[in-house]
This record gives sequence, structure tokens and C-alpha cells, in this order.
Amino acid sequence: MNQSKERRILNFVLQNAVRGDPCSVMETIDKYCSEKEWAMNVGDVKGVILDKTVEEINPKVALELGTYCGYSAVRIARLLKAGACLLTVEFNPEFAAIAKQMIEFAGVQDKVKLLEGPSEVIIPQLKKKYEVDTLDFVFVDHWKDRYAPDTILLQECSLLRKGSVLLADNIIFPGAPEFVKYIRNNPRFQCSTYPSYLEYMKVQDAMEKAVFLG
Ligand SMILES: Cc1ccc(Cc2cc(O)c(O)c(C(=O)NC/C=C/[C@H]3O[C@@H](n4cnc5c(N)ncnc54)[C@H](O)[C@@H]3O)c2)cc1
Ligand SMILES: [Mg+2]
Repeated sequence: MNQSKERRILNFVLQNAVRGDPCSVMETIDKYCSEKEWAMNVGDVKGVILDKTVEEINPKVALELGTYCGYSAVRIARLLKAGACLLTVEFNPEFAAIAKQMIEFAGVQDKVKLLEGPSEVIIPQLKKKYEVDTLDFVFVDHWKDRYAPDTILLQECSLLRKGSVLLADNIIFPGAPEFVKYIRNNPRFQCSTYPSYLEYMKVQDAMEKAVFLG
């Protein structure tokens, strides 16, 4: 049966990127997806906003919702200090398998734990099963109709503490209107919007940063 796009992206990385070099993996994915086949990685433009947010927070424990091919997992993990870790959640087994190989090829596997399953199942397991106390940073980039319910679930599971930072992708395109309505009207979050562009396209997009006030 013919290969998936995600499999083609991984193969292009395995054949063209430098093993153990996260930047080389990111650049190679960006090259493939801007020249050959578009894919929904956060990309190199919004990726800088992600980088700056991670560097500002310097999280010990980070969570990503929606691993996809592992581009943003590599992007985040390369910036984590010794002893810090990224938990990334993906429910599509094919994507999870690809992301696992992508993360290992980039050499960041010691900082990343890929949790296979739906966020609505994994989030309530984080404390007991994955020994998480609270989350310092959450990158939200999965199905857009899950952004709001999962933000509520994170609070219900006491996974956010005063100062925890959420960064949500695609606030404009494809958009996450329920999330934006929920988070901007919620006195427990301090929100700011970062206008940018959709990955690999001249289409407006934005990221929303929401700091939990406790
Ligand atoms: C045709 C077309 C495509 C993309 C766009 C624009 C565009 C641009 C973007 O940056 C985008 O992030 C998106 C987008 O839709 N992202 C959804 C990303 C989902 C990934 O997360 C996984 N997942 C989804 N829900 C869950 C869940 N509960 N638990 C665990 N994993 C989940 C999936 O298994 C995928 O791995 C779209 C516009 C037009
Ligand atoms: Mg996205």
C-alpha cells in the first residue's frame, strides 16, 4: 500500500538530516513541507514564538497535546535543561510510531516521553501513572475542539499551578473559537495573543499564551 505523507516526511529526515542534531531535523522537515508536501507542523515562523516561550519559562515539566510527526516535540525538547522532560500525547498509532522515530533520530529521546492515547484519557493519568505534580508549560496543538475541554480537564486534575503557561497554536487558522472565548473571559488566566503566519503559507495565524493565575 502506498506510503503516508507522514511516512514520507520521516524518510526524508532519515535520509537527509544529521542524526542527533535537533536543528537539522527541524530544518529538514521545514524544507520538505515548504517545498514538497505541506503538513501541520508548527513550522519555523510560529516555531520561534514557541522557542521564546519555552526559553522564558525554562520548564522542568512540559506537556504537548498532539505530537503528530514530532516536529514540535523535537523543537521543545532541544531547549529543555538537564533533568527537564516533555510529555507528548498522541492517539494516532501511525503518527505516534513516526514521531517516536523522529524524536530518537533527533537524539532528544531522553527528554521526551511519548504517551499514546487520547488526551482526555491521558491527562487524568498524569499525576498517578506518570508521576507529574504540576505542569510548568503546555503546548496545545491537537484537534481544535479539544483545546477548551482539555484546558478545563487540566484544571480539574489540579495539573496547573500559579504561573503555569499554556501556549495554543492555530488561534486564527484553522481557529479555536470556543477555546478563545473560554480563555479570554476567564479571570483565572492572563492571556496574550501572538499574531503570526500559518506554517509554510502566507496565511495569517496566531498563538495564544495563557498564564494560569491560580
Ligand atoms: C487541509 C488542512 C490541513 C491543516 C490545516 C491547518 C492546520 C494547521 C495546524 O497548525 C494544525 O495544528 C491543524 C490541526 O488540525 N491540528 C490538529 C492536530 C492533530 C494531531 O494531534 C492528534 N490528536 C488530535 N486530538 C487528539 C487527542 N484528543 N488526543 C491525542 N492526540 C490527538 C492527531 O492524531 C494529530 O496528530 C490544522 C488547514 C487545512
Ligand atoms: Mg498547529
